[in-house]
Amino acid sequence: MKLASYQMDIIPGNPTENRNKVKEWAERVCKEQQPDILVLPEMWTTAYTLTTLAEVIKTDKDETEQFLKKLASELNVNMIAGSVAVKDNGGIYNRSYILNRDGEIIHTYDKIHLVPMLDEHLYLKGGGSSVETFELDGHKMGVIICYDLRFPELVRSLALQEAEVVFVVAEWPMARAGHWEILQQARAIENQLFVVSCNRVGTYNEVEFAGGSMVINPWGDVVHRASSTHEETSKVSLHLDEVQRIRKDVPVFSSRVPELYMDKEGK
Ligand SMILES: NC(=O)CCC(=O)C(=O)O
Repeated sequence: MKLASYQMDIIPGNPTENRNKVKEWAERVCKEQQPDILVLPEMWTTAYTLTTLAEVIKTDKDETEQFLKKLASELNVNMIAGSVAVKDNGGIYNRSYILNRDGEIIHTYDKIHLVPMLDEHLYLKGGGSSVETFELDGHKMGVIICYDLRFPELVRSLALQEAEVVFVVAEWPMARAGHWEILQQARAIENQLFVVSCNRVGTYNEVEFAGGSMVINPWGDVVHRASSTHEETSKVSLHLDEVQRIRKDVPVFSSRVPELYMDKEGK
């Protein structure tokens, strides 16, 4: 399975320009490489323009959805379309869209864990829907958004639903870059799956972002790490049969005793 992930800088508060940028990138990379899946970072239409978000995205949900559907179907490519701020049900959600090659939105995920350090809860609503996998080209996968990476139960839930790959779309800051790599390795090792992350680069509001988009295999090896400073396209092939091989060699899942350490409902 061939991936191309776009570690981009984001133009603050300008969905139209960011869509143009993504279109140009996607067309170029699909022509050069014919990937199976394109990956984008968190909040790629607006960046973290939280205080003006409500105004900036007033009419943006339909435009972004139509844009993504057209792009995926025209390029015949699956998309982990990062996340975008969308107005829905009277609130603003940080929503990830997954599209198949026919341009159909087959899955959405609203970021569950809002970031206290960014006062996200003042501007966004946390997702309340159940955590589920989706399937692309016959393989089960999951997506989480940035701060979600700190919550091992979330990725474990996706792994128990047989996810072979978990995508992390992010705007992770340089200030905590050390956590970024270790947390991804931990999630990959403990769940014996691929972790593929797409972070942004650049600076907004005096926050420098860490880049360093990664692919980590189910053994926990970093098989690809992008630069921490530049826009970059990560082009990587995943050999998904490694998941079952490693789960057989170190059979963590059959060693679990969840009734002894999960909560009283066994979750
Ligand atoms: N956009 C984010 O969720 C940032 C998360 C973060 O800064 C952290 O977990 O640390």
